Amino acid sequence: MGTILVFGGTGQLGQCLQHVAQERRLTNLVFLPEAQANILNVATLTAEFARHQPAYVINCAAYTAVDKAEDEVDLARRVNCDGVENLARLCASHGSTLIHISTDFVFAGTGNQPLLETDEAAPISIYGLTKLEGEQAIAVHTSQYFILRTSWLYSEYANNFVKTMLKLGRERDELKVIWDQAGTPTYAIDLAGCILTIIETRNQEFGIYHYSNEGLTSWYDFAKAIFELSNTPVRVLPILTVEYPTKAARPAYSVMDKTKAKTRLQVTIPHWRDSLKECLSRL
Ligand SMILES: NC(=O)C1=CN([C@@H]2O[C@H](COP(=O)(O)OP(=O)(O)OC[C@H]3O[C@@H](n4cnc5c(N)ncnc54)[C@H](OP(=O)(O)O)[C@@H]3O)[C@@H](O)[C@H]2O)C=CC1
Ligand SMILES: Cc1cn([C@H]2C[C@H](O)[C@@H](COP(=O)(O)OP(=O)(O)O[C@H]3O[C@@H](C)C(=O)[C@@H](O)[C@H]3O)O2)c(=O)[nH]c1=O
Repeated sequence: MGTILVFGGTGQLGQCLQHVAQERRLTNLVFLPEAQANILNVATLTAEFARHQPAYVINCAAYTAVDKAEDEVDLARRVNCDGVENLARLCASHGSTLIHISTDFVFAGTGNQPLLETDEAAPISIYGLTKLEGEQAIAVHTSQYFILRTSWLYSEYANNFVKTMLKLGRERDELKVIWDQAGTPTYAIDLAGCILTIIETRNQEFGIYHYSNEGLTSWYDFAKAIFELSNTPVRVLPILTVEYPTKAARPAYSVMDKTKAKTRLQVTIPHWRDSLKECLSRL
């Protein structure tokens, strides 16, 4: 199978990858220590590629602070686009397959039908824009890539909506959560499984894929499910996006069609509620 070099290993998805790799007894993943893992440092990257000659590179590194990105445009662009380009160039010159993660936030979210990989991307935030630029940089510099666009990622690791809700639910009697943004949560452990399946099955069907859990919901209904399944006695009130002003705009509808992933990547995808139950049982 060759060496699998992972960037962004200390983030949420990176930690899920470590977990699933251990479960599957995969020993050829290399999680670089932070000093060697900066995707902006071309000299270090070049040395690490030369040292490991990776068959696969998994990029979990990203600038993910959606609101902060509106003020830190340069940094967001450097990490989500320039850093990704560095990896794509090195993958091309070493014959490595790049598995990269992108987002539902590349879409404007103005439609009401599940989004296909071929649908027009038209980001409405700096985060979404820089992630789209990263996708485009990959396509320019290498042909051996999988880009997995995912959405509403959560897990027992790092910071995410589920952990925020559980914390707020313990501290407050009442919460207000947006109900007019529809999408699909994704358990990062399921996504990590999908990534490793691509490698284990030596899949060669390169390209862009949509991967989230099955079904669709709103942030409000997601929050309700989190509290119901964790027996947290907090009142949740549905509010409109306009009642919860944020620096960055979010797509109103970002449900993705996963037919391509299901037919070409040999993955079965759990319903978001089943995966949420699984995550809560581990928290
Ligand atoms: N979280 C979500 O809801 C969603 C995420 N995604 C995408 O999924 C992927 C994984 O996200 P997730 O694990 O949740 O994100 P996290 O923010 O948890 O992890 C990102 C990691 O990237 C690291 N990083 C930042 N800058 C650099 C750099 N220059 N070089 C190397 N590493 C760097 C961060 O380190 P540090 O913390 O030290 O800065 C962090 O460990 C990302 O591509 C993200 O865009 C897509 C849809 C939803
Ligand atoms: C905490 C909170 C959030 N919200 C809303 C705001 C927002 O619309 C939604 C989710 O808020 P968060 O800030 O947790 O999540 P956000 O940063 O918008 O999540 C996004 O992250 C990036 C990285 C992605 O790629 C996306 O797929 C998506 O997961 O919930 C409430 O309505 N009430 C609340 O109390």
